[in-house]
Amino acid sequence: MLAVDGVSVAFGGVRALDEVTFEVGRGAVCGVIGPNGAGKTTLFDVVSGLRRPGEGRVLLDGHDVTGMPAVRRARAGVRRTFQRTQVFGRLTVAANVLAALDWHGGGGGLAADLVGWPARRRLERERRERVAEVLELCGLTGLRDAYAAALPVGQRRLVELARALADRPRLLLLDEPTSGLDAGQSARLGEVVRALETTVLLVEHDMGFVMDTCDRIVVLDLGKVIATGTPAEVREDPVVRAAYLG
Ligand SMILES: Nc1ncnc2c1ncn2[C@@H]1O[C@H](COP(=O)(O)OP(=O)(O)OP(=O)(O)O)[C@@H](O)[C@H]1O
Repeated sequence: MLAVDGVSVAFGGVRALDEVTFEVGRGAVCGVIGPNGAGKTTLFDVVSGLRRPGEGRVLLDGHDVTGMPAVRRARAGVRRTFQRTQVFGRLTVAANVLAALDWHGGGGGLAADLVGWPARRRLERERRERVAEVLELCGLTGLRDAYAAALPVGQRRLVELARALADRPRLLLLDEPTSGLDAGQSARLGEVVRALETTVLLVEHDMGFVMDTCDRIVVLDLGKVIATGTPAEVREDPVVRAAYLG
């Protein structure tokens, strides 16, 4: 589904990414780990389209998207969440998710509203159904009418995930999804991520979460992939142990 092929990014003399190659299969959850400065954020920037690599290619379902800017890539179904939660505090949980969907439709003003009324009503119903579905998936149904600002960080993160999932992304990029969460909240988030049918690439420092949640792991060190494999394979890899896990 996602293929990163020979990607290199240099900042002056620093090779933030050095011929990075790996693939993520459809529906798989792939973790990216590595010490500080390993290149994880740069890799996310390249996959989401914020940064163009000096060399190499990014492919989505076999299509080369290397030169495609972030906005178009988002339209093509690539969603990214950031380390700091980004939700609308003054909207309810349900309205937050609905707002993520509204991005697609609407426009055209009153005339279009009148002419397109039946179609709009159907669309509206579909949207509400999708919101309910996503809230259920993320365990937020009971909180649908709560204001996002009033929620603890763990639940805000679930709201952010719900927003990212609302319009069925093809590829979801999660940047440090457990940051600020306690063990119980992380476990809950891990369950939700594992239950998704979406392809997921996530960067995370919490090793327990990565091992429990991911199907495969890519280990970066100084911009290079030093190992890829299942959590068990990566944990046993002597190079990884020496470089990172200790
Ligand atoms: N805009 C930039 N200008 C110059 N150097 C940069 C820039 N962004 C990243 N780097 C360098 O590239 C390397 C990789 O950085 P990156 O932020 O991708 O690592 P990381 O694995 O995300 O680290 P962390 O876990 O600390 O967030 C580092 O040596 C960093 O100093």
